[in-house]
Amino acid sequence: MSVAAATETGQDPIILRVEKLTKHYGSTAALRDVSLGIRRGTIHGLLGENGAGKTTLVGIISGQRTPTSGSIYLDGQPIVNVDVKAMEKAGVFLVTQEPMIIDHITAAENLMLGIWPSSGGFVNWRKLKADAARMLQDTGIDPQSLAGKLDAVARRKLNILRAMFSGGKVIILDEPTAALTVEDRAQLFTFMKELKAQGVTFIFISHYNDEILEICDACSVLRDGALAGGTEDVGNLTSEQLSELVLGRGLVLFQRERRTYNEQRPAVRIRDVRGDGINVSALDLRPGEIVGFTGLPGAGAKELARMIFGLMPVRSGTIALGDSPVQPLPAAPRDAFDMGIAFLSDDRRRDGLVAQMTIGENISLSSLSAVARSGFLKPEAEKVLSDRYFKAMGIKASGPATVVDTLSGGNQQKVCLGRVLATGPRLLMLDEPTRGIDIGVKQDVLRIIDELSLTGVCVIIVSTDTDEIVRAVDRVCIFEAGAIREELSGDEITSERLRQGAKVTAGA
Ligand SMILES: Nc1ncnc2c1ncn2[C@@H]1O[C@H](COP(=O)(O)OP(=O)(O)OP(=O)(O)O)[C@@H](O)[C@H]1O
Repeated sequence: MSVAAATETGQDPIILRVEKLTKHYGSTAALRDVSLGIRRGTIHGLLGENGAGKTTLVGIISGQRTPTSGSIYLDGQPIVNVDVKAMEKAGVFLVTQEPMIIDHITAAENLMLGIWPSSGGFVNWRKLKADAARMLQDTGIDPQSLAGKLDAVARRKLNILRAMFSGGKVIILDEPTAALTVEDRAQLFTFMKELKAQGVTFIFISHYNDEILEICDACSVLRDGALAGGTEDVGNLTSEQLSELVLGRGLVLFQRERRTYNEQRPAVRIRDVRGDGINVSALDLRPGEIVGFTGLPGAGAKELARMIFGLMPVRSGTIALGDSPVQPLPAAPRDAFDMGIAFLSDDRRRDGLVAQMTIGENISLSSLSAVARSGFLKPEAEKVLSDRYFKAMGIKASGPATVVDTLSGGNQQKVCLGRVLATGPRLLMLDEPTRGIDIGVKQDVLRIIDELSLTGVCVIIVSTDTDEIVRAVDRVCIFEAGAIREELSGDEITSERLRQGAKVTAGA
């Protein structure tokens, strides 16, 4: 039901209200006296820098975390004993970035998980199936297809639909567009707008200004755990104003001064890489060059990087770094690491952050040879290294001794990046280096990579974020069907060319 319709029927136009929500984790105040209202049938953006308190707020609203104090009202009614069950019963669902989908059952069965309508105590399967099929109508999802066969956007849609199927009135989406292509993202947004027209209310977390401007009606901004501002009319804002609202200051967007390297001898020579679906004859990088890899999922950008790091097997392929002799591509990450190749995966959980260890220990973990002598870790060396990257990455925590587990998602991503940079590589490969990182820190990260390249380190950035590629690289390889289909350099690298060349995700 829209706001106007709600008003006509005398319903409170505010569907969800939080009052004076506070959350302490030990001595950290993650949320401080936050009060806000979400209007019925709108898409409400929730913005803020890494560590501002967004996840904590939606964690409380969805009942996953317990507030230290404060109240939540749904349809004007206070929710007592806030927990996941109570919030879901009231109609509030959190859809996380990693869709909770069971691959070996059908799309329709996934929708029905946990909701068994009963007639006389028995599950009415026929009704359930008919309801699920009706719900999936016009979504492009075949109710009978195995969920494991669905693409990224269908999986996200399925998660949203499951929340609705379970009676969801307010659906919270935490960075739902991560890893989606431009087309997928457009499809998801159209879908959300359709559901909004049916009366569903969304809370939408994103670090991308263009997404907020495109999809949100209203927004609230958190800064250091407190409500820093917001608007009921996002349409009136420019991207610059939005950045200023989030950061509390203006934002200078980073732009690399692109260089051309024709004369120089390559510092990295990769030849004849053949492996599962990959066929790349030659790729050279000059000293200090930053090359972007992009393309649709499965087109080869990510796969080639993983093969160069020994994470995916190859049938053939060689690499030569500087004046070192030509060698087969590394068989395992350990070999790659010994050759001076570092890699940041797009998945920090797989990347092996050790949650119970400190930031400093995590940063120095991959650089043991730099901090250890004769098998012993030198605490001073570890401290110098971790202090340096803790500061350089602008990690929001009281110090390098903070345990990683207690950091916000974006700050954990910064620790991963710091750890890879601290290895002092000759070839640095970064897969989606700024995903999940706020717009301010994104500029810092791109600047750090730029500065590193000026010392001669070659960098490959695998990215679906056109904005990132346009502003950070010297040259970009567009992948298709496992091969480099097109290369752009200098002024050829524009968002339009990239979108034509490969339908990739746009960032802010
Ligand atoms: N389990 C925890 N223990 C201690 N501190 C925590 C815990 N979870 C979050 N925090 C702290 O609470 C603050 C808010 O974190 P939160 O995850 O809500 O931020 P966020 O806005 O979602 O950030 P991001 O954009 O990086 O995901 C941060 O300072 C974080 O370090």
